[in-house]
Amino acid sequence: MNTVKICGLKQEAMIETAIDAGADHVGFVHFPKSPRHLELARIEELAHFVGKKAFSWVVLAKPSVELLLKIAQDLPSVAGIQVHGALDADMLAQVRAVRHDLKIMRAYSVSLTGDLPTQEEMRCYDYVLFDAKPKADDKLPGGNGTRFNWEIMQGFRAPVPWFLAGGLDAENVQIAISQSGAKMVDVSSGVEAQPGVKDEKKVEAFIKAARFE
Ligand SMILES: O=C(O)c1ccccc1N[C@@H]1O[C@H](COP(=O)(O)O)[C@@H](O)[C@H]1O
Repeated sequence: MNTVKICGLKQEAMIETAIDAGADHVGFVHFPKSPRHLELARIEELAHFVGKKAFSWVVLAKPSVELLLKIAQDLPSVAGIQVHGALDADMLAQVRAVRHDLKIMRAYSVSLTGDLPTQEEMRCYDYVLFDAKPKADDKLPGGNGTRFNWEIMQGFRAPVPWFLAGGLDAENVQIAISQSGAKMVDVSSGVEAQPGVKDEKKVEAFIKAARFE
């Protein structure tokens, strides 16, 4: 069964819908420019609500080390941090020293095979994720509903689990899986009625389509 992550959730009811439909991972965005932005205290509340029923991620873009450490210290219910943008080894070591069980997922923006990281680089993280490169006028580093050429992932091997993301929806996710070879998929915009507002039927349809093998 493919693994599914539903990102940009904001309310308990929609989290319940996603988990009941089979979502294994859920994500909460902390990035003020995003229509999915939540304050850290609310993210802890939602991650606590999720509990062991799914894996809870906080999604960040170019975070400071202070923000990473705050999450590691103050958000015990969160299981992982998804970072769009570079992270240096020292930052990672500081976070892991505070909470060794907190998983780190590095999100890469890709469009060509040459954008894919090396095996050695990926080994620094617990998970990696591949999303499309934002366009020049996009305000967000991810969550733009933009897809990339999934065929660049053909034959791709990673030393850690990897998610395919970027512009997925219920209609295209099976094609994306077969073209990329992904076993783990992540969606945000493609299950929304409008930016920041998830649609229950789209969430359920995506999970059903993504899990089908
Ligand atoms: O969703 C956001 O607002 C966001 C903000 C900052 C960084 C990442 C963000 N979203 C992540 O981008 C990918 C792809 O999303 P989409 O399906 O193309 O909308 C996903 O991991 C989102 O969590």
